[in-house]
Amino acid sequence: MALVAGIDSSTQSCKVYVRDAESGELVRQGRAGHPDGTEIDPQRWKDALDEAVADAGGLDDVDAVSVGAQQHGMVCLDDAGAVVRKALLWNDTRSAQAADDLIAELGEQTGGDGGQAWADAVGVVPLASITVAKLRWLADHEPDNADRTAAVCLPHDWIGWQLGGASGLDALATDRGDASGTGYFSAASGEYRTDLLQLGFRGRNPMLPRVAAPNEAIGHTSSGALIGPGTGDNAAAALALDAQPGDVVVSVGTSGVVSAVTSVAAADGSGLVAGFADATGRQLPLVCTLNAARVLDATARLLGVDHDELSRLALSTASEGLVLVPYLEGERTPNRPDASGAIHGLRLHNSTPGHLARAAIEGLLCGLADGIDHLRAQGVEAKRVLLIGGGAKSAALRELAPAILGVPVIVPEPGEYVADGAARQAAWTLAGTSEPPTWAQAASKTYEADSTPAVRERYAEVRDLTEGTNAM
Ligand SMILES: Nc1ncnc2c1ncn2[C@@H]1O[C@H](COP(=O)(O)OP(=O)(O)O)[C@@H](O)[C@H]1O
Ligand SMILES: O=C(CO)[C@@H](O)[C@H](O)COP(=O)(O)O
Repeated sequence: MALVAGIDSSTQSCKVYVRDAESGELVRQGRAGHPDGTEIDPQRWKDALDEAVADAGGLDDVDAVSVGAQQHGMVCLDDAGAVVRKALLWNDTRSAQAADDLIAELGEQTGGDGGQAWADAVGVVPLASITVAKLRWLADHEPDNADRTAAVCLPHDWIGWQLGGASGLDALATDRGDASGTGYFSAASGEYRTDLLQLGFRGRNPMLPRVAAPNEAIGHTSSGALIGPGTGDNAAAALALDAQPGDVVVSVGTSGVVSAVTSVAAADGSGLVAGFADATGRQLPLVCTLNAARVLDATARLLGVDHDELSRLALSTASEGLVLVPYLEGERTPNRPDASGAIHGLRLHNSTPGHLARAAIEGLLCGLADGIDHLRAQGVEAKRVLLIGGGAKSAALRELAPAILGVPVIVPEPGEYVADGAARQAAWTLAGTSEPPTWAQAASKTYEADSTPAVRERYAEVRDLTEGTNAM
């Protein structure tokens, strides 16, 4: 029996899933935590990977492996392949001004709307999260580190390179899915835009990973397993779920993500929808928020309860005017990097733990419902939601989701869908076929409810009061 492994190096942890290459049956698994923070020495990812691999019983008997990882993180390497500084992660907002500057500069160059010019060029409008804005921040704030940067890559590129022995910068590889989140690669054309890389990095032209085909091997591990091209975590999840037209994948992890697999690339000049690529050669228009599962963590902490009790409190309390806007880490969609969270509508009758628990879950879901609206505005069909991520373990989130999202919500059994997507890609690389192998889908439960537009209307009023609030 041939075995494949999928790795998910996400914001909070590293997971390794080993599956049967043909049937997709789970054989074993392992995990390890990542340190907190929005900048991190990539070596910590490697340490966690080694721990997770050991926890999964090793990879020596595995025939192919692929890496899915958090998108956008800026990993700068010098000409000897050493890391120049800590990686700046997708949720690090110090590059917010740099992103605004890049939009203005391309607007001036093209004599039009800068946001639309970026969207037309690469499908993505710079935000603090996008790699090109992080490079501009580096050029402006740490020019010596910028000068030492011989190559720039993403978290999954770096981890895949490490697995293959890190034998020189020429061996760096990526895929369209993750490259499309950089701001200097177009998902529509499949080409790098080195002119935009240089605009971001103030004229510097570091080496970029070569872009491998969706099932192309990029090397071998020390034990001889093929290494698949890997991809960004959201493209990996879509591959695991085999998302089809009409399906919207909603992930409640550290980030809140709303995405869909399509044939047409998005070019949204407002920047609400990012025009990313998927892991199979198609497109992955995507909306991402900075605040998702950790809103539930924070509310549980505030109330001094665990996740099960938070859920119980929320489900045993009616929605009675209390609104929680969950911008605890600033926000990316809408683009309010300096915003803070807010609680609005307190009355004597709703000043209870249950009302706060319910408001937190509703606020989180309302932000995701806005994301579905943004995708629809780009022509994406949204007939049902596939709900995944650590936050989907919350019974209250699952129960309240269909009423607020306004469509049936399918919840696949709890699992690690990014690691599974990476494993399916590894099996595809091993098989060398034109299509990925067909694996049985996980069992799922469907949640349906009448929609509750009043909750969204109240949320929208309060959301817009937070504009301009400053967390500093
Ligand atoms: N039962 C639960 N209810 C709500 N949130 C949960 C539950 N179990 C785990 N989580 C949260 O899910 C998050 C981790 O989800 P995950 O999708 O693995 O995140 P990431 O991929 O960003 O690292 C953590 O913030 C964790 O506290
Ligand atoms: O920035 C994005 C997508 O654009 C995030 O989705 C990151 O890819 C992090 O993912 P998680 O660690 O929350 O899964």
